[in-house]
Amino acid sequence: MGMLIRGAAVLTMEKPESLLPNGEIIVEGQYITHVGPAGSVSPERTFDRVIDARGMLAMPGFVNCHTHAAMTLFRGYADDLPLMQWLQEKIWPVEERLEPEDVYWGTMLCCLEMIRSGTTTFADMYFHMDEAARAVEKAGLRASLSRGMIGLSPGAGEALDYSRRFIRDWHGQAGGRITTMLGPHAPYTCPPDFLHRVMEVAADLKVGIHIHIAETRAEIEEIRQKYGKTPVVLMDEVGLFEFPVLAAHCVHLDENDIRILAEKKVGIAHNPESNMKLASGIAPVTRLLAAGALVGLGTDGAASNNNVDMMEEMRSAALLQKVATMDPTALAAFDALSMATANGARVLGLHDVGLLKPGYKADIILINLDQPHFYPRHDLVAHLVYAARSADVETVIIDGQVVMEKRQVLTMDEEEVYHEVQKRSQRLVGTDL
Ligand SMILES: CSC[C@H]1O[C@@H](n2cnc3c(O)ncnc32)[C@H](O)[C@@H]1O
Ligand SMILES: [Zn+2]
Repeated sequence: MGMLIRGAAVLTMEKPESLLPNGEIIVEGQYITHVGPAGSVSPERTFDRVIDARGMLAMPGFVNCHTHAAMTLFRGYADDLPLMQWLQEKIWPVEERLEPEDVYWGTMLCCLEMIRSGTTTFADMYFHMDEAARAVEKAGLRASLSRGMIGLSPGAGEALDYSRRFIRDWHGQAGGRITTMLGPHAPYTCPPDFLHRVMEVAADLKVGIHIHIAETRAEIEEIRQKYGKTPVVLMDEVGLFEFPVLAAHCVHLDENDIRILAEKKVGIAHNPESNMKLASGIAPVTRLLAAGALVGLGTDGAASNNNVDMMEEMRSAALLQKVATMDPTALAAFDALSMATANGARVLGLHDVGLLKPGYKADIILINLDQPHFYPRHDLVAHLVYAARSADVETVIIDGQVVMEKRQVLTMDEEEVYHEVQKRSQRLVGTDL
């Protein structure tokens, strides 16, 4: 019989003008089966559940295209450093101490924070991914998971074996909510011979590849000195872009790099807040979009952001492009919102996610509009990007299941998550606040 959501303003995200002031949405199983104006559903029809969403806005949940979920464990541990110093002196030493259960609880905390801020799908690259997958299954999110691999490390072969087994075990699990990718970390940690081994597995298992590319000037310089080309050209020549690729960052690009990324349909995860905090630079998003590249939005890990709030990220993305180009029309509100929803889903290769439309997965968030910062109601899209806060998200539905209702997360015990994370992060980084 399904679920009816009625009375909400409905932003389908198909076009800027596709806003129903008073809409009706039917969810059956995992899917949306109807979206229409008030009165479009027969009054005779009965439902298992009716959600009265008057005063709310219904829209697709956010898609976070790049994070390291369990890095919530290291939030606030190492701040105000450049990327390489941050990684080499602070993060990699403490990651050596990670136990599988740490990743479970760190990922649970990230899932909790994501649900409470309206994210319904995310792409993750980290270690101990069986535990990350268990957390995603329990929390109820949709995720594309990859075991991160440092090709230069002595454990690279083992990491690739783990990835192969992980993909076989988890791809399509949790009712299809979990998909998988291969996760070679970056061109500066994964040389071409290792990437060739990764591509063999990608071809065999028919999965995509999640990698950091062109994040800092230091990376551009290191790759130029070693190979005499840019990271994007190197990855293209290695053959990586013959596979579906999710490329995080893409900050330092020349015109040729932009052309390659657009032509090869590389999915780009733009992470403006992490790029600002690590002072990595400003990605040329407006030029990428003008060239026809596919760009979504990510937060990166909570140790370099320091949260996983996609509403904040969307606002930062829009403001940053305006100031970088000195053009207030750059990355207009609807384009920023598309990056955070429909285009993010395309970046992850999820073709039935990111729109409120029959046949799409029922990943829906309800935002409480009865608040001072949503008045006057000139333009709801602008309000969502420039005025909304994550605490305005009232209800979250993922894959047809209500996972948060009236700001109560239903899939986990919040206190237990806080307790476990506090205990484990103290052991890992040795601080007790
Ligand atoms: C091999 S698992 C992922 C690996 O990436 C590290 N990491 C986190 N944030 C970034 C970033 O912005 N650039 C490069 N690498 C990053 C994380 O700590 C893990 O070691
Ligand atoms: Zn990252």
